[in-house]
Amino acid sequence: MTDLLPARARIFVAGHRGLVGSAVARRLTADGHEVLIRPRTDLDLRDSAATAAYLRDTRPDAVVLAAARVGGIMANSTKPVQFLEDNLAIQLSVIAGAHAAGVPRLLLLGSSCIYPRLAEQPIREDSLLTGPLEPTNEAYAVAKIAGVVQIQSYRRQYGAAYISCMPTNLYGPGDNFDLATSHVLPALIRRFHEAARSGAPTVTLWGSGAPRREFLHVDDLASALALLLRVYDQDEPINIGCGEDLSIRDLAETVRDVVGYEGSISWDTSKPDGTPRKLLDVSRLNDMGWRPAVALREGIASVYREWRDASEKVAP
Ligand SMILES: NC(=O)C1=CN([C@@H]2O[C@H](COP(=O)(O)OP(=O)(O)OC[C@H]3O[C@@H](n4cnc5c(N)ncnc54)[C@H](OP(=O)(O)O)[C@@H]3O)[C@@H](O)[C@H]2O)C=CC1
Ligand SMILES: C[C@H]1O[C@H](OP(=O)(O)OP(=O)(O)OC[C@H]2O[C@@H](n3cnc4c(=O)[nH]c(N)nc43)[C@H](O)[C@@H]2O)[C@@H](O)[C@@H](O)C1=O
Repeated sequence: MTDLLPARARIFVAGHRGLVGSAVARRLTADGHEVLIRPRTDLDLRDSAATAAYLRDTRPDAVVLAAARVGGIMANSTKPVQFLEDNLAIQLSVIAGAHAAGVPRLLLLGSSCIYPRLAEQPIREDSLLTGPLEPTNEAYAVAKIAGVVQIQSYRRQYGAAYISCMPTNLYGPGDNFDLATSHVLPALIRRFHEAARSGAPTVTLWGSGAPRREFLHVDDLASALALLLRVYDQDEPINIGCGEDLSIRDLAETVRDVVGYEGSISWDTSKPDGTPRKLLDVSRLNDMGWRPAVALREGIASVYREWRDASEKVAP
């Protein structure tokens, strides 16, 4: 496999403070690359002129586009305008700015939610645009699909070595634990921890617990992205996942056990379930020799310990 990245590359990680961006920055630094970062307060990536100027001035060897408006099922359901417009603006600004600055390599983070709601499982990359989307995150998914098509258009029209990947649901250090906007795994950790501390007899979770989700630790994602940056150069997006899923109910039991909460669980079915299942087919990535390393229960325990210790330092 040819190496599409210099041994010691200068790589702009857009979204470096986030769950994915911080893990990618850690991994690329460990691999000997120079990671360029720009705080959002200094550079709002929706501002195409400022973004183009930054990329022109720095001209990195590669860009990892991990900046986005991201949130769980309720955030996506209640703010579709922002999820559509912010993500379109960031993608238009960064991808066009990178090409105008002559940046040779760019990797766009997509998401498994771009696939049809009832796609055949496990979901292959070629099922994209073959059926209706999941309504709870349709706006976000359309923005992500636009990003994929933008990448494919730069490849076709200019021969740009730009690529896109589709990760499954992610978790890890630096995740979002705000209950209104977070994804399910950090929300469960926080709900069970706070219930254990307060002695609450019951924890109420959203939906029925029946949907199934696949979870990949963000350090495993970062190892996959480091590989793809070096060797992947095809039009089609590439899935990144661990190849196994579980029900939200089983996930809740696992998190309850890790946290040590002894109360009961109730389900608020007035809240949406979202797509019934979205297990990714990761055979193309596996054929490149990549495998995840972090087992789910151990990953959850490690994230819980780190979040608990950090949050108790702030407010014991
Ligand atoms: N989390 C998940 O389960 C999954 C995530 N992904 C994808 O991975 C990528 C990163 O997600 P994740 O790390 O979880 O998200 P986070 O919310 O943790 O991080 C997003 C980052 O983007 C930055 N950002 C947002 N808007 C702007 C802006 N206008 N200008 C500059 N920076 C901005 C944020 O900056 P600040 O911190 O300053 O607000 C933050 O650092 C996204 O493309 C997402 O779709 C894909 C599949 C699953
Ligand atoms: C990552 C990917 O996937 C996201 O979609 P999602 O996987 O459906 O998002 P989620 O993690 O928020 O929910 C997963 C399941 O879990 C249930 N659930 C129970 N109790 C809580 C709870 O307390 N919080 C949350 N968030 N969910 C809960 C919830 O009802 C649902 O059935 C996209 O938004 C989009 O961000 C995207 O790209």
